[in-house]
Amino acid sequence: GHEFFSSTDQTAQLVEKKKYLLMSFSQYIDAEEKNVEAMKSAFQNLLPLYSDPVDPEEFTRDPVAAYKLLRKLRNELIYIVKHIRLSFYQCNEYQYELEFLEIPQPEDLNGAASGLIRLQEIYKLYPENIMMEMSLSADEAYHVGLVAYYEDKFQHAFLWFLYSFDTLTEYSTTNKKDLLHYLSFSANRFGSQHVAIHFCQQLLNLDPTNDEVKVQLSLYRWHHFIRTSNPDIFTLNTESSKYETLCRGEVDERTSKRQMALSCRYSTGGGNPRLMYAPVKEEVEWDEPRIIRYHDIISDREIEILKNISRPLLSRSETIGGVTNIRTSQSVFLDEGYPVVARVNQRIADITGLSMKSAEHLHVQNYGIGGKYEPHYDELDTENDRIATFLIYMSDVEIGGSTVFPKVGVALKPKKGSAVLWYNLHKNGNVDLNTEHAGCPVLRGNKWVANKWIHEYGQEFRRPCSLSYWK
Ligand SMILES: O=C(O)CCC(=O)C(=O)O
Ligand SMILES: [Fe+2]
Repeated sequence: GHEFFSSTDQTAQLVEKKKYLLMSFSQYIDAEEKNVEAMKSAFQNLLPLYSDPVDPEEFTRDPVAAYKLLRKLRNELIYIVKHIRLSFYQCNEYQYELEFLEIPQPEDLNGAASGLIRLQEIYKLYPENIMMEMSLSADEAYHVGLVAYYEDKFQHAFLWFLYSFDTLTEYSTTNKKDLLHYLSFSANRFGSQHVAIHFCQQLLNLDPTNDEVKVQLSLYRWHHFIRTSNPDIFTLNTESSKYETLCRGEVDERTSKRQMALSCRYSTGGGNPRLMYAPVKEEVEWDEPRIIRYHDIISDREIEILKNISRPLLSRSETIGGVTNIRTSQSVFLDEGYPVVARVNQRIADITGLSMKSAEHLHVQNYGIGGKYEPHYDELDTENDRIATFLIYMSDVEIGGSTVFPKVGVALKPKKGSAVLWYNLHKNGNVDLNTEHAGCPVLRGNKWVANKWIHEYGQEFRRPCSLSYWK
């Protein structure tokens, strides 16, 4: 079926679909009302008050009368059958519409909650920090807590359960006992025994005769007694990997100095006539591996057209392992049957000076809730490998969503209309290990990108290979 959490655009589209469905809902109510009116008056017409013979048996003794009666009955029966129609609901396109309606499934809600938790982990956020513009209700927070709990993320689970507990109202469907149970369980699993004991004790106060809780409590006391470490479940650990640091935009000083020393210029792609009159603005983002940013290489209008073509075609992006949590986005490969795609491909050829003959189709991609693509290489380890990646940013991203290279410490911020280019392979054909990169989780905004993966075949005279081990 259809997936919603892995593309924020799909989630947004759903609002339109609901509006549309609501409109037809109201149309069908009107139609149904007219139908009932029609049936009522047909019924009135047929009321056999005066028209039927009082004694049909007597009546049909006369063959002419019998004939007339038969005719009349036939007409009336057809009339009745015609008017006792199936209701509109059962017989026309409404059914069809409902049949093809894509309803978000529990997996979608779990995927979305999982996205929130991922954001918290990478960006080190408490529940209060991630609810910047909008708060979750106690029931919603309980759901997020459960998803975290079953992903073994006990600290986040605990913090969400605690938030849920604090915001419970008389309208909440989440019950206090379940919450206390999960609060003590997650504290225990995290290793904070005194906190586990505290909530377990509260649970016992609510439910004093529950023997299971009594056993649980004594177990926690025993754990507390034998444990040496007692981590603080209320404070998030702020240690982080290079990938996370880069995603948060904390670039170290050495990196930023080196990045500043790099240059910016106008390029005509080595004298390409199509670029002579409109040279492309080129900026060197990094030297090794060489990463070049090209500004304003696609217009907002072209971007809108690409998005509109892609929307109905998007499906969950895969990696070598199929659909996994490594990559939460939806995407589609677009061929040159679309004029805009042909135009963009030509522009990439002009800018890079590389042949597009063996390149893959343009790959348009939209990220989901907390959507990301964990560190990876684009290279496929095949003959005619992906020599270079041309990555077009089709949107700005308010917070998060940078493309980062953890091995060298570079973070590229999406800038709508710009693109970045790097070579995945050295000139001798070996993979450049420093090109490992990732798409950071999107914390705020909708991220759209388009990749053009350029392959080796056809580049023999454009990017000559080298026999040197080093290049
Ligand atoms: O979205 C990004 O920033 C990176 C995308 C990427 O690495 C890929 O699609 O291979
Ligand atoms: Fe990639």
